Amino acid sequence: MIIHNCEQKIIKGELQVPGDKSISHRAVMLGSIANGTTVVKGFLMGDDCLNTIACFKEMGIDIEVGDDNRVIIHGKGLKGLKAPAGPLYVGNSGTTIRLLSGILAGQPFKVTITGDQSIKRRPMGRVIEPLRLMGARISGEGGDNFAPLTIKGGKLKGITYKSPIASAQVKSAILLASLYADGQTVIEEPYKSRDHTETMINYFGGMVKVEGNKIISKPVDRIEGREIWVPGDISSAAFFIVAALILDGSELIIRNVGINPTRTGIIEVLQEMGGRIEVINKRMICNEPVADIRVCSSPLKGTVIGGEMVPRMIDEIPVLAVAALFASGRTYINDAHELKVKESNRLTAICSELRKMGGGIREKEDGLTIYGDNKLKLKGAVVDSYRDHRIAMSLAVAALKACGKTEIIGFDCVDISFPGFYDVMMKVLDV
Ligand SMILES: O=C(O)C1=C[C@@H](OP(=O)(O)O)[C@@H](O)[C@H](O)C1
Ligand SMILES: C=C(OP(=O)(O)O)C(=O)O
Repeated sequence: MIIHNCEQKIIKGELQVPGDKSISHRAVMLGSIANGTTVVKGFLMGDDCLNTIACFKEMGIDIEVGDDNRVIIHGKGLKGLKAPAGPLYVGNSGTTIRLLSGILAGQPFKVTITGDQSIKRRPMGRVIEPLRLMGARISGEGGDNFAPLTIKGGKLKGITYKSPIASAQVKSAILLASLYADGQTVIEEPYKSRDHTETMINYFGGMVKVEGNKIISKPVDRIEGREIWVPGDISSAAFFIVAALILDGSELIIRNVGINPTRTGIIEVLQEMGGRIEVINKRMICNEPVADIRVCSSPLKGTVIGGEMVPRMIDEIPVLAVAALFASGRTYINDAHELKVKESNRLTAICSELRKMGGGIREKEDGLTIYGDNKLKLKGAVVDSYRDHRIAMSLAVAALKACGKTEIIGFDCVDISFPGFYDVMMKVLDV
């Protein structure tokens, strides 16, 4: 993709972002193992979620995909999946492979799961270990840490597991397996990660209780299919929130965005940096909080983030780095090692590409240091997305503040989480 820029751009108007990726994946997974029909509205038709649908179709679930972002899943109950004819393919989706591993751990058949080159580099030992403790037989490549994974599920027992990382994918794999276990399962995480699995299991009639960073799941005989409305993804909204903040004179409303507190770190941090962001029309839909977000361009100042804030904005850190380039003073992003094992090494990727555009940013062992400058003028450059959707869209936001031509290599990877990103951006750009 090429963005030409010669004068200051402004963002104006209203938009909606596509459905939440985490909630869309979970709706397909829980809908498939629930009894009865689950109707999902506002489903994210991104490549990752479509791969989740394909995996469940391979296991005999009838799933109808409409052209209005509606998906209908004809669930077959906890014991209704059948062995697929061949390996399951998750594409680029870490959420699919890790959460699906939890469900497969409880199935009485053997199955192999694999994905693209990026998936084969991402650590899987983090789900293999607890699922083995529950009784599943799982093996993987490279000392049982990498895909393809082969899982022979069966009878599981509940465990008490202290997770070394605040990862919703690890927690969710265990929670999904716990639906098949004898006895209760207790998971403790160092910091709270997104809790959509807990919320949705309960919404489907399961029994999950949350006490601080501890989650207690009791086995159930069945869960029931339901109607689910998926809110807009705050991780997708983040690109437009940052663009509106850094483009002088901008004013934007983003409608119907999920504002689950385990996901709103990006809003809190940008507000703390001086961003004028208002969260309005708050309401609850299908047990998830939803709101409209109003953003006005604002002078920003540098900040420090780390600890419990990191899992609450894990996928927004690359675009936060773009915002921080235009803030006065330095920004330090600490405790963000996890970014090294996403679709790309996001610390290296965002750092090297923003530097090509003239940004003052350095990678450090556990994060980033950004040397903000409120008078910064980036310059257009040829930059690489690393085929990572979050990197591609963060660079597109930076390109709106660059002078000259920016070419982003491999931009089509945005389809993983935000099909139509370019058109939405063009709709609100007032040039
Ligand atoms: O559970 C989920 O839906 C996700 C959890 C996060 O990953 P980790 O659990 O690896 O932190 C996040 O980065 C990913 O985009 C989606
Ligand atoms: C890390 C991400 O997703 P996943 O882990 O599902 O590949 C993401 O969407 O930024």
